[in-house]
Amino acid sequence: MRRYLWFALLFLPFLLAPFPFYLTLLNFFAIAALVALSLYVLTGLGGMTSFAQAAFMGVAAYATALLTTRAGVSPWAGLALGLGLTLAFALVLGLLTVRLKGHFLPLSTIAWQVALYILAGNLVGLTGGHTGLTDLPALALFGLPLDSPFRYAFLSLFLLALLVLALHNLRESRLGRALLALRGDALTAASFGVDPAALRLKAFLLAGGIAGLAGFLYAHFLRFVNPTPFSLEASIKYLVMAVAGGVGTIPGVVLGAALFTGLEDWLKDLLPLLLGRQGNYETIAYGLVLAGILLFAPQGLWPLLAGRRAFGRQALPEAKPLPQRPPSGRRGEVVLEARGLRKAFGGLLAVNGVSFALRRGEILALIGPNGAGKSTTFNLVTGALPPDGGQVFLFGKEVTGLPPYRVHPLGLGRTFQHPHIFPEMTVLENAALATYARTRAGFLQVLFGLHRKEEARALATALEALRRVGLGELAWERADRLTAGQQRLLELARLLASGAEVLLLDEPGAGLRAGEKRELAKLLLALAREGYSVLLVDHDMDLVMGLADRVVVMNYGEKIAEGTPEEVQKNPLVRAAYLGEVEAA
Ligand SMILES: Nc1ncnc2c1ncn2[C@@H]1O[C@H](COP(=O)(O)OP(=O)(O)OP(=O)(O)O)[C@@H](O)[C@H]1O
Repeated sequence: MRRYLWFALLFLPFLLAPFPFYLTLLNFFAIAALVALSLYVLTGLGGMTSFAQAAFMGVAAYATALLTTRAGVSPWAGLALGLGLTLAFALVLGLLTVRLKGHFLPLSTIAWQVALYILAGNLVGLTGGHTGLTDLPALALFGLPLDSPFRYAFLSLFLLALLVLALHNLRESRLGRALLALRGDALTAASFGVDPAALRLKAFLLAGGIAGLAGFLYAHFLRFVNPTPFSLEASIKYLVMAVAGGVGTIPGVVLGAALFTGLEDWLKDLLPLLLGRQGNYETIAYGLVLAGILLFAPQGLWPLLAGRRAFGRQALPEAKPLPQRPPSGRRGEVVLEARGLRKAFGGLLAVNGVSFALRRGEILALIGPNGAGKSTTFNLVTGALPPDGGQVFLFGKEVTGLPPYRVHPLGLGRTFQHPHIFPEMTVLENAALATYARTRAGFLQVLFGLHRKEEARALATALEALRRVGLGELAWERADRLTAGQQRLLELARLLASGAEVLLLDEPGAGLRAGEKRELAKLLLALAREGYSVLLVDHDMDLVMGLADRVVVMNYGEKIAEGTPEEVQKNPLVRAAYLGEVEAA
């Protein structure tokens, strides 16, 4: 297992033993890498940006400094309190900010970062102001004081290697997939049971905790704290490291930390010599280096060096798929019911008083000309949009207005008009995302690698679903290598892996070739026979009329007809709606 090679970092202190200065730099590198890895969680996986990571470090650093110097307690108690305080601080900040959209999250982290920096400088009685707090005790492990850079490096590098391992576990887990999915498209993630705000908050807490650990290490390494290393400038430096190295990859982030720690030191000496005067010119140089890297390698250095990750075929551990809840209950009983649904966008009534019932084991088609309100109806039923009026019942339980992540686990799955596929994941991982609501492992379990059994079952479930739709051979491909038709099949596999019984398919036939459409029709008929219930929207009338048991026709937001394919085809209102469209075209 390549990832255990990271523990080889522990040889570095021996190699650098004759060079005390480089040993110090080695410790700075390990601590910077920890902070930068907190951004792998937040930005690389979760797609959020924080300019407050140095402030999180500062909270833990000051907590341990105060406790150990003023109250004389052990540094390990300082660590516990430091982490506790950092998490509490991250919780407050996270609760206030993770729901913010766009630039508001990074902006608000800047505000908090600046506020804490000012506090640290001004609460002189508590923090010692800009002079700081001195004489922190050295850490000791098993009675051995870590009082030299050489000894300290073993601890900081060990923690770095351990964190790298934990983050690999996170990436290869339901939570890693869910975070990546959230970054790409929150609605799809929510459609498979991911609560976006809750997961973002947890990622924010984890990132804060990692930065807090780094702050603790920093404080006891220097045995001195003052506000400077916990400034906005420092936060920006960590972000630059992570982004320049490749924030979406673990080795990239560590590489960025190594490069910039080395560069900082070198530039600090070189630039004043070159420019003939003293000053913090290295900050300007950072900006230039970052701009240069991003110009030539927008994903950061690591993906440029390592190439786009080619996924090899991996041997899957032998595992049973997750228990499939067989569609149970009486055929023909109502599983999904919409009553008088209404939705207006400004003055436009997109859906107006639409009612229908989907029965177990049937294929119900929702058709109508462009703009008739079909997709909006889908969104109302799945919880993607809250209705202005009307009700939705799933298996007899009212789900009106519930968000998608609460509707999905009750047994409803959907696909989208345009396939929502995550290109940075394999086909298998894309399908495995769908098992999110059927699996349980939390952050702690995942970080410590205690989720492997469940994870193997999730992957086995995903593989089985892929095989069922004919994509088994492509499981280890990057998902963006699939054709449009294969992406539709992947969406279908996701539904099967999710264990949903009620399947809502938005234009499943779009982009499929004739042969693929025949396969799709065969598959849907087989699923209906097994007791799955299918509601589908499609513009391909041959497909719809050949498949559907019943058809609901919408026009201008209203239901204008309902019946068997033969009945609706004969219906004069339906003919007028479609002919009207042809004439208008
Ligand atoms: N988020 C929105 N904001 C404003 N108007 C919207 C929104 N979503 C849909 N509409 C409008 O509501 C009407 C119904 O749209 P909808 O996408 O539900 O129709 P549709 O039957 O699915 O059409 P198509 O077959 O073209 O996909 C359209 O006039 C559309 O422009």
